[in-house]
This record gives sequence, structure tokens and C-alpha cells, in this order.
Amino acid sequence: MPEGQVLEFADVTKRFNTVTAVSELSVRVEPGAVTGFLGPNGAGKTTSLRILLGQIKPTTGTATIGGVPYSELRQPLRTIGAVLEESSYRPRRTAARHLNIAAKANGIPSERVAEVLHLVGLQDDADTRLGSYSLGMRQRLAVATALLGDPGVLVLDEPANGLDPEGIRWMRLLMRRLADEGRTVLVSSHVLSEIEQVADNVVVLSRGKAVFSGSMDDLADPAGGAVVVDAEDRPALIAALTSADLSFDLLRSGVTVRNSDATRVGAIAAEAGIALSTLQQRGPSLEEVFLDLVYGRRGDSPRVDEVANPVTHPAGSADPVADAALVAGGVPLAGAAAVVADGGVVAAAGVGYGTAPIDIIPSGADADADADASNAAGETAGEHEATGEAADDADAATDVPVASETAIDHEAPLLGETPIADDASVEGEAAPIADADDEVDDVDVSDAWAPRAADAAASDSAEGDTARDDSAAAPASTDEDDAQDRPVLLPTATASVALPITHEVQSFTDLITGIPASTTDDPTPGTEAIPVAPPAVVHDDDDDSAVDDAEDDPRLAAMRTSLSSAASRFFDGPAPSYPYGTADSRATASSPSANEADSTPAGEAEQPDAPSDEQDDQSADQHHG
Ligand SMILES: Nc1ncnc2c1ncn2[C@@H]1O[C@H](COP(=O)(O)OP(=O)(O)OP(=O)(O)O)[C@@H](O)[C@H]1O
Repeated sequence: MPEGQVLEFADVTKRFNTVTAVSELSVRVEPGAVTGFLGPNGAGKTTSLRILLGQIKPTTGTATIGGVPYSELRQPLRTIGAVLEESSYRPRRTAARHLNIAAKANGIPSERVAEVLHLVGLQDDADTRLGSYSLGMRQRLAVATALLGDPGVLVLDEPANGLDPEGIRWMRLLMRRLADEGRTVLVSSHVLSEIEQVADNVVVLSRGKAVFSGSMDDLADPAGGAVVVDAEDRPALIAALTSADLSFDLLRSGVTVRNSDATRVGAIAAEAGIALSTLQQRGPSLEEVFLDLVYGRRGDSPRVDEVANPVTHPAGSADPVADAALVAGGVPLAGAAAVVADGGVVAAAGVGYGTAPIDIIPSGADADADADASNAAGETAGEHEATGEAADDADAATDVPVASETAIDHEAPLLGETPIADDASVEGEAAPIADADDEVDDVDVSDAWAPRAADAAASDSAEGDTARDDSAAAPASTDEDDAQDRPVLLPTATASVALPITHEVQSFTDLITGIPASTTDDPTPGTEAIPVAPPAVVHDDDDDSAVDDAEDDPRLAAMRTSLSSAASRFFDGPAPSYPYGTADSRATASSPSANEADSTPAGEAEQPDAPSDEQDDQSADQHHG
């Protein structure tokens, strides 16, 4: 069983232009537990995770995994797997093929593909094309990809997004199981109920700062609670409380006395000769604590002062925008989410925690899903063979046979372990990283989001399986079916498939410019990833002619695509910032049309330069050599 690692953020600050996304974050995340990163939209959760995963540089501070920065991990894929945001996938590719390519590209034994498919409950859909996958299935596939290297650390960014209740429950059970195995599980969410139901520990982020770090139990500290009291003679009770100088709220259900305790309230009533019908000490709801933390209304939390990071409460009071995000962003804070209790799904109506009426809903399907997951480890290697090459997949028919994977020494180190002198980029880093200081260029703010595009590209980065793949440089078609060929978003298992991106970028850059890709790694403002603009290069599913052309000469195909892209960009508007473009061309990227181009799914960007398997193999051979 792989060991979990301590994740540590040490005084991490990240600034984007005038925005401080993360501020002096100092947090330890322990193995053997699920730790929630909880905060409203924009609190800095994703940025923190991306720093941890080496996708962006912190402005100051360090983030380490087992004491080592991601970029220095010898076995990154066996150390940490991540599911960040939606990324691209090839709709005509099957899940088995998708995973086989990723495994192959990262030197992971192909047997592992069947294991992870089973682990995520996709074994029966292994040969289904991803275009037919639901969002929940794609999310499972992303998790499968993240788990390919059997890492001791799993990082999930808002994993419940888009999942149905069964999918959410599956994800929650999986996280629980991985943590119980001793792994480190870090999950971000802006939905309190999600974190509440799965996390042992929680880090609450607000405006880039950690405002709480501790156990979930400590978060809802009953010591800061209220007393609910009532009496037949309520006016007398109110008079007694008033004369005792206690503050209280008069509710339909009774009187809530704040800043006191049941003993004192009981004594006051007794002295006044009042017979009480209710006397109850109540802790604050988790929701109240959370909101108080996020909006700086809770200065007396004992844990706040104990966290490693000297926590300062965010300036100002409630943030209406963040408030809206908290309440409207999926599941209302106060409930309405599906929660787990005693083996069933519990639907909580939208009332405060601890007081919500609940209905138990049988969930046989959930149990099945869990059983599937439980069986995963025992999966035999033989079962996966049929899934490796989907016979009816055009990709499969033209790819380098997956059988070549049998040549992989299953005991061999991952690619990331191979000592490669002076080339950190092939050690598993997700993408070239722009210098943090350079990201402050206004022009490139939109491009600064490009690393998310890198995430996207990472998913398919292992898909350099052929120039005659969907990415083949064929003339743009107007066929409606073309849309199906374009890469579609998939939650990304960033760490697991990060490696080949570099090859793709190098390959494409080399092809077009003749300049070694390493020279394009200079910190071009905001180009942390691979923001190669996406030409709409698609071809009909059944049209192999262009595919054949591309296969004959992938360089020609890539060049053709590039020229076509450049031409269309010339006529359609200013070009977005190419990593290999001139400073002048980048400077025009702030126009609306350029931004539109930038917002195109990143997966499209990689189409023209997707290397063939042969290219991948050659490249890998070179590195190994
Ligand atoms: N590349 C970037 N360029 C400019 N600003 C950025 C960039 N990435 C993040 N930000 C800003 O940093 C802040 C934190 O963003 P981040 O995505 O980390 O928050 P989050 O907590 O993950 O939010 P969400 O729950 O919406 O995903 C936000 O104000 C965001 O606009």
C-alpha cells in the first residue's frame, strides 16, 4: 500500500496582477485522513492546489509533498494524483484506450488500467466511447486516471461538481476508503455540506487566507453556543432575562439566549420562580461557524488561534458576491444536499444543520458502486487485455498497438524516475511554468488562466497516439458531425498524465519554428501552459483520406494546421498569445476576439501537434537513452 505523504504549504502567497489569490498560507495536511479545503468561490482553493501540483509558482513560499516540491518528485505519478478541472478528451476514444495511452506514456503497467476501471466502477463501460459518457462517468474516468500510478496522495478540486447524488456518494466513499488506507486525501469545495460529510479535517479559506485549520469537530465548537429556553409564563421569563442583562432572541419555538450557558439561565429562572418548559444548550451550527469564519465574525474560535498560520480575519464583513456563491453555488449551505447516514442517502431539507428534518432514501445502487470499488484491488490482470484496444475504434486501428506495452517492464521505474539531466520538464511537471512576476501583465490576464488549459491538455497529453487520430490535420469540414471529433471536456487527472505535454509542445514547436522547445520556456507573461490557439481541425469520422495524409507526414499535417490556424486568426481577429509568438503578436491578445479564441477548450489546442505513438516512443526512447 503506498504511503500517504504530508502536504505542507509554508507561507505561500500567490498574486495575479492586483489579485492576491493566496496569502501567507501555512497549512499541513496529514495522511490517513480526508482534509477539506473549504471556502467560497475565489477563496484561493484551486490556486493553492495548482501550486501544490507544480502548475504555477507561488509568489513566495513553498508547497511540498512529503517535504519535496512537486517538481522534484522522483515518482510524481506514484506519489500524487489529482483531479482538477474539466479537460479535454477524445469523444471517439474508449475509456480503456484513454487509460492505456496514459499508462503507456507514463510507464505504468497496462494491468493497472483494468484495476482502476474497476476501482471507479467503469469496468463495464471500458470499451464505450467517451463521447457517450455522462459527466459523472467522465468524472470517474478522471479519478481512474489520477489513480493509475497508485499514488499515496489524491487531490480533488470540487469533485462533486456535476455529479448526481449517487455519484457524490460514490466519490465520498472512495475518498474515505483511500484515507482509511493511509493515503492523504485533499479535497476542495465551496459547499460546506460536502466537506462536512467527508472530511476529518478542514482548512477554511477566505480571500486567500486560512481562517481555520483543524478537525471538523473543533470547527463546530459547542462552547460558543446559545441556550434555548422557554416557559409557560414567557413574559415572566423575558423579564427575568432582561433584568439579568442577557441578550436574547424571541422565536416562535422559544427564547434563544446568546453568550450564556444553560446553568446560568436555569439559575436566573429559578430565582425568579419561573417553571421552565425548555432548557437546552445548543452549539452553533456548522454553517454559522463557517460563515463567521469566512466573514471575520468569529474572533473567539479557539482553533483559529492554534493554526500553524497566524490567521487574520478578512477585512470587512460579509461579501455579497461570495455570499451568493456560497448559497447559490450548487448546494445551499443550509442543507438540501444528500448526505450519508447509516448506509442510506439522507436528503436534508433546507434548514440549518443539526435541525434539519431528514428522510432516509434506500440506495442499493450506491452499495453496488461501493462493492465495485471494494473489488477493484482484487482484479486480475488478464481481464483488462480486451479493453486495451477497442477493435471498432478508428484510433485503435491505427495506433501503435497497445500490445507494445507488454514490452514495458512492470517493475521498471516510471518515466519520472528516469534520471534525465537538465530537463526538469520531463520529470512529470504539468507544463512550463511562467514566472509569477510576469503574470501581472494585464494583457495576459486571460492567458494566465491558461494553466487550466494545461490541465486540460494534460488529460490527453498521453494521447499522442497518432497523427491520424482525431487530431489529424485535415481540412476543416462543415459536417455537423465534426463537432463530435473535437476534444470534449473531461475532469483532469493532472498529475498522472502531465508528462507527455512537454513532448507535444516540444514536438509542435520544433516543427513550426525549428527552435528547440526549451527556448520557449522563457516566462512569457501568463503562458504557464500550452496556450496554442485551437484551429478547428476536424475530419469526418469515416473520412480517412486526410488521416492518411497526416499519417504519411505528420510534419506536413502539423504545418498545414498551423498555417490554416494562422490564416483564420489573421482574418478573424488578433491572435492570442502563442508561446512561440512574437512579443508584438502577444500584445494584441487583449482584444475581445483574441479572448474568445483563448477560451476555446484547451484540448483543441493540442490537436494539431499531437504526436504519433511513434513520435512518443522515439521521444521516450531518447529520454531513456
Ligand atoms: N490565472 C489567474 N489570473 C488572474 N486571477 C486569477 C488566476 N487564477 C485565480 N485568480 C484569482 O484568484 C482568486 C482565487 O481563485 P481560485 O480559483 O484559486 O479560487 P477558488 O477558491 O478555487 O474558487 P472556485 O471555488 O470558484 O474555484 C480569484 O479572485 C481568481 O479570480
